[in-house]
Amino acid sequence: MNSALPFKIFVVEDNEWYGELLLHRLSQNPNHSVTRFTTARACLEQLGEKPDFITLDYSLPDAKGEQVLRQIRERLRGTEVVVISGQEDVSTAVNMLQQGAYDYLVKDENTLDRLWNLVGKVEQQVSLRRENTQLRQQIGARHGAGQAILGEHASMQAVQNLITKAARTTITVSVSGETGTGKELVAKAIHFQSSRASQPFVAVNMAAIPRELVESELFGHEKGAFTGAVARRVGRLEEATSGTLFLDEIADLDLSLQAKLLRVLQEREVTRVGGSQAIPFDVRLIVATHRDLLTEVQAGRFREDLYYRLLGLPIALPPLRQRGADVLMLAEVFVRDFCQLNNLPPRQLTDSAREQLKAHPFPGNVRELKAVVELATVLADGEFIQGEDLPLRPGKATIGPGSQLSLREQTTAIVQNCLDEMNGDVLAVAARLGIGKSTIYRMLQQRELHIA
Ligand SMILES: Nc1ncnc2c1ncn2[C@@H]1O[C@H](COP(=O)(O)OP(=O)(O)OP(=O)(O)O)[C@@H](O)[C@H]1O
Repeated sequence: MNSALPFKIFVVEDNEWYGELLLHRLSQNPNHSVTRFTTARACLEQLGEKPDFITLDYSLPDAKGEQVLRQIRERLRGTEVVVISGQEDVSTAVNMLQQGAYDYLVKDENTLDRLWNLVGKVEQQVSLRRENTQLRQQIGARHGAGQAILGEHASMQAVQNLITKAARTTITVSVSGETGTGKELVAKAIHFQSSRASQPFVAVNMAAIPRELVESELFGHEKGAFTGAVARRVGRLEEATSGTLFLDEIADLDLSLQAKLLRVLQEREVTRVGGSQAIPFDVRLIVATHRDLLTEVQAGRFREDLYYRLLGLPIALPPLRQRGADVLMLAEVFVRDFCQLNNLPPRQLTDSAREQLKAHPFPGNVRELKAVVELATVLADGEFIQGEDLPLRPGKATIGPGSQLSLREQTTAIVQNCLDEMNGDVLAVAARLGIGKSTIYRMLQQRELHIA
């Protein structure tokens, strides 16, 4: 193994002679660190050391193989266990494999060679896993996975405080706030400050997936489970195992799927669509919504039991217009970062630009502010960004105070115009108008909008 860490092996064998033989053979690789135990209890007491591989004698003086394997499986996910038995008994072998043993070997003259091969294979897997983890950490650091949440206002300081507390445990977190207030950023901050930082962060937006595909997206499916299921697909829950699953726009999950999600979360096991095997998973869950979930519960659109299951530690993000001087601080940071990223000379906000930013209500919150000041930075002639460089009024002139259309119709018309102009590019439209992509997907789903 090319990683600097040794490959830890536990040999659990009560027979003195055979135990020494295994110890001797497995220690021939200098990268192996082998420890021998003669009882189940002694081995179980040391599981905190997280061995990579265990050879387990089926008949120990103080326990049977099944009992020991069960306890190992409950406590360690990544450790492979090979059971070694004195007798050839097919039903025991099948049982052990079903319980998650890596292999079952009968003691004969070939056992040591076969074990040596198995250890080699597992060692390779562990090495790949470690490399993968290192790469993830590097990518995370490079792409701002732990991107700072800026905010000096007391309400944002309180949010930072809750993020730090949430990151210390695996408590479920429910983030609420208007579109563009930074809900996903909060979820990422919790993940990257937690002990799961090197594991996957998987985000799923409930509003962005067609209703009929949500179940298979979350839980996966087996080949042939439905028309179009041409291959097995691992669901997002399984994908996030050991890491964090971020379910955005959770209020958009329909009622039948809410029931399924609740069951899966309670049982901590998931069964793929069309499958029969329950697969255990271990995820930290973070959910987000721009709606008031309690109102959704009262209106009968969200299950009360799921609401309480998901509430966990609630974090409410205030709208940008309630964050006082943070608007200007954020604007300055966004301008500075944008200039640096694009190799532009530094640009300054003039007093007129600052006054306009302070007065604007920012319905699209931080996302809108970012889009507005970045565009203004591009449009500005020279070093200063003037008030008139800020594109603060979206939409067309026909839509406005004199219009006969309702507010909702005007909003739809603005978004539709923009979608047409940008050839149906939802992300570009969301950035241009400073509204959430989820809002646009929802409007498309409800057929208020269409893509030409
Ligand atoms: N406090 C903050 N500091 C720095 N950047 C922020 C902050 N809050 C939000 N942003 C930036 O604003 C943009 C929108 O944030 P994010 O996607 O997390 O919002 P959201 O609430 O999840 O949106 P939606 O409701 O559409 O799902 C992102 O580019 C994010 O990096």
